[in-house]
Amino acid sequence: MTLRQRLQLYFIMGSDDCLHAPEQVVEEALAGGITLFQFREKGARAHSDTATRALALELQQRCRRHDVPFVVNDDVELALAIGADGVHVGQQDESVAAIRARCPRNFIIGASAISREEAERASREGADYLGIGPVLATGSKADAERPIGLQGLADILPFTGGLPTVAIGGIDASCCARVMRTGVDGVAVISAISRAAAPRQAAAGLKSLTARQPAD
Ligand SMILES: Cc1ncc(COP(=O)(O)OP(=O)(O)O)c(N)n1
Ligand SMILES: Cc1ncsc1CCOP(=O)(O)O
Ligand SMILES: [Mg+2]
Repeated sequence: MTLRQRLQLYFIMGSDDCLHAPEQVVEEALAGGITLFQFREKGARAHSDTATRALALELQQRCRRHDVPFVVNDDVELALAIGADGVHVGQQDESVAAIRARCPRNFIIGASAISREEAERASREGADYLGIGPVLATGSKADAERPIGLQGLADILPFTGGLPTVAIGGIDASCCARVMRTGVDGVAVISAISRAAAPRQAAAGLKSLTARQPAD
């Protein structure tokens, strides 16, 4: 599967995001068909460093069993130490160019963009994919910028240098099809799965809403 295909249903999660045990939520999300996972241990109830590493290893093993790549948010050292498949960084994090210079060749580097300029820079610096947003209002990121809306998302897409893209922020089953119609390769979600009463069914529902038809 290509990275573009891997972005179809990108689940992001840390212990603070979950209604149930993180291991259980990830297991259900994997069973529901997520195609990429990002470990994002942030927020008031985030684990200590030692517990974070232990949880990362546990979740990584589960992802491996389902052949789903495991990406670490922000923490390049942790990603390299545990042999993660990649890292996702934003504008406040280590630059894509600096990470590229010290990471294995096939290491996935994802970058956030909320504007045409940020998308162009990330592409120039060698990012492998872009996470664009927040598209809609989100309760999962305390320091989120103002949402750009579906039109804002569509306006950025011509300036991504052909990189694979995923939309993020406030996406759930009610808007997923509209988001996909902008032309992104997939959606990245936290709460639509992590806070669902039934994460497996939530993931499966999003998976079918993000599936490309042959004519698309
Ligand atoms: C796929 C994806 N896109 C965007 C983000 C946001 O990254 P960032 O702006 O660095 O914010 P934090 O997630 O670190 O709070 C993401 N994590 N994943
Ligand atoms: C990490 C991140 N970056 C932009 S919005 C966001 C949070 C997305 O979470 P949710 O899918 O619950 O809105
Ligand atoms: Mg970040």
